[in-house]
Amino acid sequence: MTTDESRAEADALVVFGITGDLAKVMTFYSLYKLEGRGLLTCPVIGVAVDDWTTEQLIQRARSSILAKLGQLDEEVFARFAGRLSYLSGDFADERTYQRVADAVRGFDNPVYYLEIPPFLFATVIKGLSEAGLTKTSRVVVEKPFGHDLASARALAAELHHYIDESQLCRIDHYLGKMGIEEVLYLRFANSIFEPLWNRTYVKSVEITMAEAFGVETRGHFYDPVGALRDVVVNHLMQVVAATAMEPPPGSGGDAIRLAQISLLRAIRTAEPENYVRGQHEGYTAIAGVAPDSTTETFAALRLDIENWRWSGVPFFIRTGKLMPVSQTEVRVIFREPPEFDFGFGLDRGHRPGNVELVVKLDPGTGIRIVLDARRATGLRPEPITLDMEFADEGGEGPTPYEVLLHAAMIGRMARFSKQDVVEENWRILQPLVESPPPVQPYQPATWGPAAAAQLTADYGGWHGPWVV
Ligand SMILES: NC(=O)C1=CN([C@@H]2O[C@H](COP(=O)(O)OP(=O)(O)OC[C@H]3O[C@@H](n4cnc5c(N)ncnc54)[C@H](OP(=O)(O)O)[C@@H]3O)[C@@H](O)[C@H]2O)C=CC1
Ligand SMILES: O=C1O[C@H](COP(=O)(O)O)[C@@H](O)[C@H](O)[C@H]1O
Repeated sequence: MTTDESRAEADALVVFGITGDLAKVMTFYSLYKLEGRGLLTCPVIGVAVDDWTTEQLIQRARSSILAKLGQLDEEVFARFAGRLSYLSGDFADERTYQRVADAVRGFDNPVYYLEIPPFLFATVIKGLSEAGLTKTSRVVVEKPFGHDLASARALAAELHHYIDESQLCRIDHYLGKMGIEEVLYLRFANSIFEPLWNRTYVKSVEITMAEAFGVETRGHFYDPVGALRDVVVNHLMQVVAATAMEPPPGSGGDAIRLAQISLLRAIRTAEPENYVRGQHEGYTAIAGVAPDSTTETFAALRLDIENWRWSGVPFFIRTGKLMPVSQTEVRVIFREPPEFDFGFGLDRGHRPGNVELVVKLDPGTGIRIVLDARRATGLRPEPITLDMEFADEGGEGPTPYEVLLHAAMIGRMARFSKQDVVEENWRILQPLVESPPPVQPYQPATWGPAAAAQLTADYGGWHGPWVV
């Protein structure tokens, strides 16, 4: 079977780093769910340095799925376990790739999934390439895609030495979330929105990704990274693009990326004076965090888009650990109408509140419209909300990793970040990476440092988020 992009479906999935943390928390569970949905159709070959047997791998798969779900369907698991095999080898040893070559002999289209530290990407791809395994294969890599513009370019150049950009699937799990699709679909499928979705009607846009939990056991990973690199340059820039892009040109697999890249090119490089960094109290006591760390666990910033649709409409982004709630949303805030009375007996100078359109991205997806309304019993007009939780309207949706692993296997390349998008995102945020303002402390369960409120002060402060 081929997809709309005419790419061959995988007939084997080779997972490098299958004994690692990501496999434990995400991969086994996602592949098991795909098995249950009838969407996993090929063998899965795990590769890592540990001297495991296939039986040990199956036990790891079982315990990982149980840790996530609490129970499993034995019939589905037996089918999944029957696909698993394990191959031990050091990634730096060329004999490992000979063993991989033996394992995939007879398969026409293996897909290689690298859930390994990024400094090993080139080692593994070189090994695969020298064993003649990458001529047409897709290779899936995990974030991060560099830590700034220069390193993102260097990483790509290294990988492109062995494989073509068209073979690379870069996972940004936000591209597997329902929410991003909802934003695009709502915008372009409902003709009441698009005419208003521009600078004539929109005053500002806010994107909030709040997490009530902290860095927890990931101090070692998080401390060299920080909020900007962890979630803004990738996930939240995907949300900006979906909210602000023009209608994608046509229906081809590349259409969304083309719309995305032309939007990103219109975004001005961010200004450090419009960037607030916060670090929550207690962060430096976390295992793996440097005692004198200045890494941000909170970031708030403003982006400006210089095009006909958005000129003059700020896009505000904020994200943080240990926030009061866990909630991710896009909020489009429309301009105020003029003062009026019309004999309603309103206070002099009455202005209704702004109309707001909220798309809830996580947890769950939904839409809220905030309107100003005057009811018979009310003394004065007040905001009302029209809410729709999409979860009420359907069954359990697939998780991002299910969507993305399936997309990698069937060759649906639009689900993955391409290098031009990665570079544009770094280009936009590079001044913030190069000249970060000092980090400011904030208390857990608050909305970050006070300076974050200043950022939006001329636009009515931060609104929301909508918490269900
Ligand atoms: N963990 C997570 O929640 C997330 C991780 N990611 C990304 O996924 C990737 C993998 O992360 P994670 O699973 O946490 O990493 P881990 O360090 O837990 O796992 C790395 C895997 O690679 C194997 N490995 C490392 N070096 C070698 C070597 N020289 N030869 C053979 N095998 C080797 C490890 O084997 P062994 O265990 O024996 O050392 C292990 O199987 C990273 O790019 C990370 O940024 C992205 C999102 C979330
Ligand atoms: O990539 C990451 O994303 C998670 C948030 O993703 P979600 O789908 O759980 O909302 C974030 O907590 C983590 O720090 C980051 O590495």
